[in-house]
Amino acid sequence: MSEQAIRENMVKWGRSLFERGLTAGSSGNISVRLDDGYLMTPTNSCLGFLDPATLSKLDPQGRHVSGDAPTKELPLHFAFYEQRPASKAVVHLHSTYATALSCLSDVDPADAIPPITPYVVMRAGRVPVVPYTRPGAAEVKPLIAALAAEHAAVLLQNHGPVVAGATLDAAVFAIEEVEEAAKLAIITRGMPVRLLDEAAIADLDRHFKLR
Ligand SMILES: O=C(O)[C@@H](O)C(=O)COP(=O)(O)O
Ligand SMILES: [Zn+2]
Repeated sequence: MSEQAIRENMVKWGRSLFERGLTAGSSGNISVRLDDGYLMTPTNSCLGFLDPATLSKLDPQGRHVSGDAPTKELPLHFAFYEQRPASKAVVHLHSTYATALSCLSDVDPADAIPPITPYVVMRAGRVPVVPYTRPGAAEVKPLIAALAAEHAAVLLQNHGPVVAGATLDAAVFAIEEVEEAAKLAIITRGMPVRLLDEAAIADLDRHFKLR
């Protein structure tokens, strides 16, 4: 895919996520790893109204080279890229149900989304909760780095989901599934839910390796 096509794909997905209410205002950010650096959404931009020409471009060392100033969440994105060489895109949203789960004090911080359906296991795997840090703080980087080699998706405590994928399309599909699974988890809370058992999860892990 040419860089121009990648820019247009970022704009397309940003608009789609925003129009479906998966992140509001200027929340959320998207990045894609290129052969010669990275494209990032600009800080304080609305995902619904991105411009391919003003996306931030960074060099391979993370230095801003063109476009508007990048998202303040660079440490978040680079933590995934450094730990997951096969990941080519990272998406962070403030989607309602995944964010709601990230605020609950009784979720398992090692595995916040119960395996109710196979799709979340296939697309996102086990989703841990990263302890709270201020948005944009560098302190988030080592916290995610400790998890990212094993986890393509995390919930930032009291903040929202972040997901890495082999392509931007894959990262978007995975974060949409995290949101859907979080929604199921919340609406079935307190009900006698039948979870997938360990054998079923291991079978999915073998068949659908995440990058
Ligand atoms: O929650 C925040 O402030 C950030 O994590 C965010 O979602 C948007 O930040 P920018 O990408 O810097 O606009
Ligand atoms: Zn955020």
